[in-house]
Order: sequence, then structure tokens, then C-alpha cells
Amino acid sequence: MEFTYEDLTADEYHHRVAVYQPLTAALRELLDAVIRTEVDDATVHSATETISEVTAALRAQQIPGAYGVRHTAEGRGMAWGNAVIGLRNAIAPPLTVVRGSVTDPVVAHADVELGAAYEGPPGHVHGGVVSLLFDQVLGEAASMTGLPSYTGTLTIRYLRPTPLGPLRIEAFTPERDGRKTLARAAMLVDGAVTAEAEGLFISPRGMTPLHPFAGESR
Ligand SMILES: CCCCCCCCCC(=O)SCCNC(=O)CCNC(=O)[C@H](O)C(C)(C)COP(=O)(O)OP(=O)(O)OC[C@H]1O[C@@H](n2cnc3c(N)ncnc32)[C@H](O)[C@@H]1OP(=O)(O)O
Repeated sequence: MEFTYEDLTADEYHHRVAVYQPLTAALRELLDAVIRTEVDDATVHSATETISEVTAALRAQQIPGAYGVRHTAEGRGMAWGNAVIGLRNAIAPPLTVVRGSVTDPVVAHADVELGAAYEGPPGHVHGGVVSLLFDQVLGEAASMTGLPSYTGTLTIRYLRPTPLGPLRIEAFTPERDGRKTLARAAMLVDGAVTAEAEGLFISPRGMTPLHPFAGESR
């Protein structure tokens, strides 16, 4: 598993953000609209054709395979295909993980609003999505020293259904021992905990440290 460096200036980076963020936001709107539309069949058929045309236009020039996890030379993260935080991934909620310091009581947190695309039980967040969000925030909290750490184990305790809408995740890393980090997190809605997570995150043997993480994850 290799990380990729792209030699972008800050201007080039911000230009790409300005180009792709609105495209992904528009696609996210489309996902929501497809789930909730009640227009007639002819309008649905017409929309399907229009979407196929847009897809063909974007396919005119493509990279082979996935986007990868890229960083600029100065250490700016560009995990733009990531399933949870990806700036170019419309199925990502998207989550922005705000990282503090490893000595803070809450080392990382994220606020996100989940809509119709994340439903499991009626009006509530799918359990797999709850786990997905926890995995990312815990993984980032564990990796904050700059040594990327991957999920070894992840246990979720679903205390009560999490309603769709705004929620917060707060992560803690109570134990760091060499390549292993124990990380815990809580999911909160209106200040009440709906789910808790605990995971052991491990940095693979021989992994090269990245720039220590700080600030926001994208
Ligand atoms: C830019 C970076 C941002 C990072 C944020 C990412 C967030 C996303 C989080 C993810 O979704 S990561 C993807 C899901 N996880 C994986 O795909 C991990 C797949 N597994 C592996 O790659 C390896 O099995 C792993 C890196 C977890 C461990 O391999 P190692 O070869 O480094 O482990 P090793 O055998 O040397 O064991 C080291 C220690 O960890 C322990 N260990 C290994 N695997 C374990 C495991 N799975 N669970 C619990 N403990 C484990 C092992 O017992 C041992 O403990 P001791 O030091 O006490 O002896």
C-alpha cells in the first residue's frame, strides 16, 4: 500500500478543490433527489439519459483504477476518493475530521449531517454507516502522530438508534504502545450518546511516517 505524492503548489491545490468540490456537491444533491423524487416516469427516463451523457463526458479521460491516497509535497492530504472524507466521492457524507493534539482529551472530532442516502432503520442511520464513520475518525485519531495506523479490531456498541440529521463524533486515544493505538469514540446527537466504538489500530511494520497530522483532514 503506497501513498502518492503530487508536486502541487498551494494555488494548484486550491484550484482543484474549487473545481471538484462543487461537482461532488452537485452529485450528492442528485443522489438525494433520486431517492426522494416523485416526478412522472417520462421525467425519470429523461433524467436517466441526461445522467448517462454526463457520465460519458467525464469518462472521456480517466485514470486507471482508484484515486489512491495522495499528499502534496508539503504534506497536504488529498484522500479524495476516500469513502468517508473523499472530496471527489459523492457517497462520502462528507466528513471533515478536525484533529487537535494527541494530548487533548478529545483528540479528533467530526460534525456531519446525514440525509436520506444513509438510512437503515426508518429515519435512522444504517448501522454499517455508523461503523464506517467511527472507523475513519478513530483511524485518523490513531494516526495523528504521522504514522498511518489501520484497523486491527473495531467493536461498536449501538446504544439507541441514531436519527438522520446532524451528529458529532468525538475520538480519544487512551493508550499508545509502539505500533499499536487503542482508540475510543462516541457518537452524539443533541449531546446524547447513541453509539460507542473501541478499536485497536496498528501501524504496519516498516511504515514510513507522514507529516504529523493537524487541523482538518481535507
Ligand atoms: C493517511 C492515513 C490516514 C489513516 C486513516 C485511515 C482510516 C481508515 C481506517 C481503515 O479502514 S484501515 C482498513 C481496514 N484495516 C485493514 O485493512 C488492516 C488489515 N490488516 C493489516 O494490514 C495487518 O494485519 C495489520 C497492519 C493490522 C497488522 O499487521 P502487522 O504485520 O504489522 O502485525 P504484527 O503481526 O507485526 O503484530 C503487531 C502487533 O499487533 C497485534 N495485531 C496484529 N494484527 C492484529 C489485529 N488484527 N487485531 C489486534 N491485534 C493485532 C499483534 O498481536 C502484535 O501485538 P504484540 O506487539 O503485542 O505482539
